[in-house]
Amino acid sequence: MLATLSRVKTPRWLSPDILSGYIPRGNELSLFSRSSSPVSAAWRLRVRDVSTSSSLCAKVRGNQKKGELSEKKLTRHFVDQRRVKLVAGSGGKGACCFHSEPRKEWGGPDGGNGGDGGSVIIKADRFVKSLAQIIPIYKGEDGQSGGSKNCYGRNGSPTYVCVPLGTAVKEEGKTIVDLSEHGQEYLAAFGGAGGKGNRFFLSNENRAPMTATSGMLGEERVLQLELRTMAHAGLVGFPNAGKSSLLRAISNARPAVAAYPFTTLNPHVGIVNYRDHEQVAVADIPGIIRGAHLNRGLGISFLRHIERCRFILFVLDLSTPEPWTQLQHLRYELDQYEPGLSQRPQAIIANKMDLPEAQEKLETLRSQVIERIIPVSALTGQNTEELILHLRELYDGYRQGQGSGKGKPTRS
Ligand SMILES: Nc1nc2c(ncn2[C@@H]2O[C@H](COP(=O)(O)OP(=O)(O)OP(=O)(O)O)[C@@H](O)[C@H]2O)c(=O)[nH]1
Ligand SMILES: [Mg+2]
Repeated sequence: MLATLSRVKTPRWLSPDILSGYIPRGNELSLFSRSSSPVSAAWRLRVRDVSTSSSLCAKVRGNQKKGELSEKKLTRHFVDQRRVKLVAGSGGKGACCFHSEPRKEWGGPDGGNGGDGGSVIIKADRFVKSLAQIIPIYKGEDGQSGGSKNCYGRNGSPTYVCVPLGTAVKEEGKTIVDLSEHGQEYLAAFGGAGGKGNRFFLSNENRAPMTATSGMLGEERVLQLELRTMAHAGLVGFPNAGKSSLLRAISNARPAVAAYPFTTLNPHVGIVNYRDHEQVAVADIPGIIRGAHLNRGLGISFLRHIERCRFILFVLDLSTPEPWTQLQHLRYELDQYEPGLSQRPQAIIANKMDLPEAQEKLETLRSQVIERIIPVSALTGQNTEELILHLRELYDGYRQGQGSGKGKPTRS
């Protein structure tokens, strides 16, 4: 039967020697005798191969049953920092040869130049969401060598490293470029120039040059890529304050909510849609605790995700005994990360107003803090409209200040 199969024109993976690797000894007949033609048998084999009960397949089946990715799994997929080595392609060699044909033996030098090496370009792509797919080394394509008859070698094609919007490219700690717009490119490593063929060296003094140069090496660089979430507003608060619940209540985002601290491990961005089609992006980041700048809790390195935010929404938990001290600690930690960060335009949100003792605490909070406080309940949705309207006021104020009307968050 395998001999019959080999007569049929089939792809390489169906060739008998490959098939024999798949079929346990003694099973050949039973497997093939059920099929009407060898090709359909082979197809059945292929289907069996990808769908039966290996442990790998079981894993795949298990994953299909699961719904959304858990927060823990998402963390594995979300990478916001990467070190990457970029090596551009080298130039191709120039050729050294002479034209020769019947009755024209000494036709002169005709070695073509080598092609240029392909450069490595870092490109912002709005469809890329994290730096997880970035590999440690990118190598550009080498240029082709020149050929006889004055043929030039082909240039190496550029290699693109696609990164999410909001990626800062750094070299030795210094920011070189901030890729914040879709399609924005940074030519990170130049490809080497192609070598010259001996035709290039033809002159009146030297009618038969034997010189041809080799191509130059491509540029080599080690860069750090750092992703900072792009959002207009950032939710900042202690763990369990209800930041993720609030983002769920006001936007289309669906971050995980749970009654234990540090549920959120990665930033989530939600979009608040207004009737006039204006959109405000709000980022939910992991909770901050007192001493976070000393690396307590999850530390404050993830505050880089609110560095770009135009305004900060402090979320206070009114179920705690002294919510106003939370505000002081949050501001202190923000300033430890970047002096003046806590002074950005802001709103103070008193969350969990549905709890019985919250009203009393709100009065005390108002006496302690001079800024406007917006009482809300993320759980019941109570007064979230005021927050959404205030968010719009902040946004409009920012746009007027910008004057450009672009409304795109950029690094200050
Ligand atoms: N009663 C009440 N509970 C709330 C409210 N908002 C959030 N919660 C609860 O508080 C707990 C924590 O909510 P999260 O939204 O996960 O809090 P978080 O600030 O995102 O927490 P981390 O991600 O750990 O920093 C959950 O059990 C929520 O159901 C609220 O307005 N009222
Ligand atoms: Mg959360």
